[in-house]
Amino acid sequence: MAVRIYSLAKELAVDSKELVDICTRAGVTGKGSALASLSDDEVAKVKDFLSNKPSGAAPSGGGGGSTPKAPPAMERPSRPDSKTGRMRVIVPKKADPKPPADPAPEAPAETPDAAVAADASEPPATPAPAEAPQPTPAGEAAEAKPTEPQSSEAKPAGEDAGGSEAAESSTEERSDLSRPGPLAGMVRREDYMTPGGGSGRMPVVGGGGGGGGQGAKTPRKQGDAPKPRPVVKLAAMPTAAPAAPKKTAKEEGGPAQKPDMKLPAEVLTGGKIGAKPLAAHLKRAERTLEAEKIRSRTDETGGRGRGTAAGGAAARDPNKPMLGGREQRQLSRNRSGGSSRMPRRSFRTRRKRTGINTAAPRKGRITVQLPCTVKELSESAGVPAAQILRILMAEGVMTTITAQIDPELTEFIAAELDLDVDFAQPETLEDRVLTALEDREDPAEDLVARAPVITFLGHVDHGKTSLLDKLIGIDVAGGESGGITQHIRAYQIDKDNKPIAFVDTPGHAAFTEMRARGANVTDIAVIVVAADDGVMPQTEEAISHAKAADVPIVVALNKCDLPGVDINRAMQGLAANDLLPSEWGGEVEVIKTSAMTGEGLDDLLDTLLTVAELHEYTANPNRPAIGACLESQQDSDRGVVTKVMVTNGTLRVGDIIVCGDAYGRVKAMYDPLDPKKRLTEALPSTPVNLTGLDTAPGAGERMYVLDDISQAREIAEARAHAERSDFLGATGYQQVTLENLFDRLEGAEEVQTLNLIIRADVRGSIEAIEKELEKLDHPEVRLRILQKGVGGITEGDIVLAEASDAIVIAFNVVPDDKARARASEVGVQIRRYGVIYKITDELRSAMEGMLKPEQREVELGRVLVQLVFKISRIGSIAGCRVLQGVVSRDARVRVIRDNTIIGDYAVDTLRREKDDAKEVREGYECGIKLAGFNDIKEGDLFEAYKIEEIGRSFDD
Ligand SMILES: Nc1nc2c(ncn2[C@@H]2O[C@H](COP(=O)(O)OP(=O)(O)OP(=O)(O)O)[C@@H](O)[C@H]2O)c(=O)[nH]1
Repeated sequence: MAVRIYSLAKELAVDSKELVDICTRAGVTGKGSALASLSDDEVAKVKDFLSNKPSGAAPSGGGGGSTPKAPPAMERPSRPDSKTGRMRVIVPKKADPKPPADPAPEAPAETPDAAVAADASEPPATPAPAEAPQPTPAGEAAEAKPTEPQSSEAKPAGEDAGGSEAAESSTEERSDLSRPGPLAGMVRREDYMTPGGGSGRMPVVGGGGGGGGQGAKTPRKQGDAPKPRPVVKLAAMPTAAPAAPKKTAKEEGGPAQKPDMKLPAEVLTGGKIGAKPLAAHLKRAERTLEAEKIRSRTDETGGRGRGTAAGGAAARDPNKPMLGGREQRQLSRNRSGGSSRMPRRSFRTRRKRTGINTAAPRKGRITVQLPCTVKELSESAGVPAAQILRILMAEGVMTTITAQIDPELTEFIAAELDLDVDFAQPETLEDRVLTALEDREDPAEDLVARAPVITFLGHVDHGKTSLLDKLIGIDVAGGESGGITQHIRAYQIDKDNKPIAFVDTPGHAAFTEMRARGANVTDIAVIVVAADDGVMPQTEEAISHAKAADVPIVVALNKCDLPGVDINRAMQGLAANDLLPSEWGGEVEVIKTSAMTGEGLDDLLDTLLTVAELHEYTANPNRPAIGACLESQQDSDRGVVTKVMVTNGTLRVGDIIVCGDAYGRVKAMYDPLDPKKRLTEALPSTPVNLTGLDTAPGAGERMYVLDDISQAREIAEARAHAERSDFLGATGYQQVTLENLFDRLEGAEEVQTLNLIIRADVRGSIEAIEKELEKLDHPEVRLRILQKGVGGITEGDIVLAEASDAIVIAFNVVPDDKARARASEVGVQIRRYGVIYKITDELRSAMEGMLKPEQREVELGRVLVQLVFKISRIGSIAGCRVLQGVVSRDARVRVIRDNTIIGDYAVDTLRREKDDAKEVREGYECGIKLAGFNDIKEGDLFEAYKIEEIGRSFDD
């Protein structure tokens, strides 16, 4: 029976990486990874080799020292990190390294870790196929080695092996990561932490990737013979080892990054309806600065004292720059010691009346809590509230002492009072409750093993859904609209009594966001690559997501059943994306699969389970659940159905939950694989469809179980309120002010707006549609989403659409009867779709139709005036001959006399002999009367042309 090297290593109590090495030395070739299987014969061969091996040749972790080394004992120290619940800690205990008194010349003394690290950067023992490219990362790593030695390398071996604390410390722990082989993956959580204590990256399975990065940079001592040892064959880890020498982005092949986000031009110009024009802010800031400058100039000339004669004179100085009313008022106030409309005397009188000012002394910098009232500001600033009210009055703002003032106005008042202001946001209930839940530490004794969550990612149509269908024995792919996965799916299955949770993500580019979320709940990412297509743009994107999520990567090279597929090309694509296949001596398990024939599926499952076993994922079922919403939709029978992945704790029916801006009690839970199967509880890593939330939360929202329904309601409502404010701000629902009215009037001619109301089955679809619609950006036509929501179209939508000339987009939903009737009555268009790209295609055409057509002049011909007939009450008729081309009834003519254009007129009548003619061709005579021009002379030349309107597209 085939045995994995990793298992045999356990049995023989040796490091699995060493065993890989031993296999090579024992003549069992092609086993480059701890995940490789050994046949019975091969096992026997390896065991023979081990038993016959002289003691001096004992495996030594790459050090190859002459001292035989005890097999590393397994230590099971602390329990996994309860916060993440991700790791069960198993650390290969280091054999006490004795300082080699006389190191063998071919294996100079170096720290075991250094040796391992050096190994990791060496070329693989198993040569890559002839046509395969030289594995770039390894090559690069080898080149980079001598440049930036690590501090630990600088130490003499003896010192390092002296068993000092330092030798056991971070350097070694980090080096563990570079140690290839699955056991290297069993490191403490601290191993993944940066020195600063920040959360580090998850290790690559086997530690090959990131470790490779580190190891690759570890300098090898002069004279070190490169060891023909295969490197680990598991997923690449993002380079995050704390002490790793810094690489440039280029060396790293570019870090996985979110797409570059730039401020759109409309934000800067304020062109986007609803967006607060940044330009307006800038303008205002400029004006304030200008006013400040002038004020300080005035202060210099007139002294700091306000209301001095000099100041007053300065205010009337015609040489001073002209200011707007507001700034001018500010200035005059400053100079006259108060509002220009309020005589100084009145202050004195009032002061007398109020007696001693009991207000606190003025401060230079104040902090106010938001939202802030006039009274609160006066208390913080230590000025009478009346003074603030006067400032506001001078600006035309009539308000009361208890009225709330927005931050902008607060800043303005503070500036008027010569104060700097800081805003403090009050701690919200959400901050208090949910942060506490997130930060809660799980006691080590409560942690138990949980199913790994495996996400399928990859380019559209590469077979993610088909593979998953085959793995779990259902057919989802067949029923997909347009053949494209539009929703995230999650299932849990048992393989040999071991539970595995799967997440299938849509592959279409529009679902980038959802995919990112899919990767966020993921323990292991399976990148599905169709062998016939190879690595495509969305494959690269998926790889970035998986790397950004710091999860081990396994590649399923799918559609291998197709004839003539070029496996090598696909492998090259993977290697180019830092996923060097294990077959080529790399770290990534690439399993050749076919969702059609089922080829490789067992192998894929085995590999996934082995990877999961290596990581020992744990969670605490004895705590209130935390999870993530993968998807939610409005179901006509069951209300809001939310697909949730429980990431920690246990979720039970009756639990009070909050998820995004939704809250409620879990009414029922269903198995996603069998929507009729009710569940009473869901353990960690279990996906469930639950009902009971009041509204559909957004995909990717975190879900928490709370004790108190009123807290849940408060948090959800606060979030909904904030979201609504953002939405209103972003969609043009703003009060008409003079400023924005002018903006609108100015832009009215150039920019046309297509208003939309979007209704979809799930929130994720709305997000995806919005994302796609963002691409339909044109300076002359814009889309404005007036309303969006989950569920069927209601009468309210139609009323809004009617009032705003909007089109209603229905994605996988239908209008109710009232809405249908109203829509046909008032002529509102409801466009129904099942596939997102069809929405964008149609809207694009509609928007292109709204673009002003391009006008193009087409030359028709030239006509010579031979005779002019003047007819009373009709005017002049030119008797002409068409010299070239044609002249037509709908043409315009330019009248040319003495080589000068003297006018441009439309043809009024065109006659051929006595009949009206549509057009007269070259060589023929005709009579032409021009509209509005009678001063025609013999010898005039008419240049006939017409204007053609040509429809434009976004690509023009
Ligand atoms: N020959 C062959 N065809 C396959 C294989 N796997 C999937 N297909 C076909 O490829 C097409 C796309 O498969 P899907 O499973 O929908 O691909 P997907 O990656 O889930 O695509 P999205 O849902 O759009 O993300 C379907 O027509 C499948 O029948 C395979 O292994 N071999």
